[in-house]
Amino acid sequence: MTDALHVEGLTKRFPDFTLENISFSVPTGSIMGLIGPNGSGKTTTIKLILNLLKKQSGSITVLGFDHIKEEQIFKERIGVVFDSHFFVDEWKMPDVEKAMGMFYENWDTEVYYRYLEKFRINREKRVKELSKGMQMKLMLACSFSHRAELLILDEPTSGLDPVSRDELLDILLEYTKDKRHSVLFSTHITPDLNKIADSITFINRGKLLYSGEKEKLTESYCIVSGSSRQLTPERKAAMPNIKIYPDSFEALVSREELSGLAGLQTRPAVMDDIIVFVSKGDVLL
Ligand SMILES: Nc1ncnc2c1ncn2[C@@H]1O[C@H](COP(=O)(O)OP(=O)(O)OP(=O)(O)O)[C@@H](O)[C@H]1O
Repeated sequence: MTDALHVEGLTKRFPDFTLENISFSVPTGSIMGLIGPNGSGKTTTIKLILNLLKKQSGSITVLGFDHIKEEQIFKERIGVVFDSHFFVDEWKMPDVEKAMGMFYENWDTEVYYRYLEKFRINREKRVKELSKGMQMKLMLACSFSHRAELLILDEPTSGLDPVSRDELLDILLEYTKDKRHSVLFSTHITPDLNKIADSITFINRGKLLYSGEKEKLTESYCIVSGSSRQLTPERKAAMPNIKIYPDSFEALVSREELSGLAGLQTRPAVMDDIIVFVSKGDVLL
């Protein structure tokens, strides 16, 4: 089956930052989390996919369409949600409907109002009167109303309270349940990944550190800890992702390397461990 999104060797140079040779694929019917610390290149990657920025090199296909040559076609078939809305503040819900309906050939007014009802959005309200969570849902309602097959979301949950966040994640899970719809979403929030992501693409300082199944990432690593006395120079050299405290240390270690570290305490790594350790160390996984 065609991947919903395929990015190959993507490179973009800014004066002070380079996104370097990024490759990943979002399989159709799945949810991928795009993660990385502030300034790692997540938004740049999304803007390049959407052809809002010009890449230096690489290739991108969205739903099988070249993202530049066939931009019009793929944009009809995807939904985009940024962390702030793109509507006019004064618009009421029918104004949003009219504007979006003109933009998309596939637009279905009935579906739009059905989603407003489902999301409990009062059609008489103005965009500016909606809470951030409601504005997010309005953007999703618009995506669903033109039957988007792929959603690309840039930090959709960042300004939301826990209830709205949870609702949004449930909507995305429901959306991909039929295995025909796919999602790429960037986030800092690891519980969101744990809840809905099938796969992860992890970027740090413009470099790709990992792209693949979520479980494989966490299962491949563990946290090793011990006292300062146990941190011999050989052990220290074997553990590049390490945090040293006054009397102890903790390190992120791949399971394959564990055999050389007998006698130390170990526990399974969770997503937060991996993000924090690797972001500091910049060691390729
Ligand atoms: N138009 C631009 N011109 C020059 N530099 C830019 C431009 N857009 C982004 N950058 C730089 O690219 C780097 C990556 O930024 P980007 O917004 O992609 O990171 P991010 O991972 O989305 O961060 P955050 O999590 O904080 O949103 C930053 O150093 C930023 O200053």
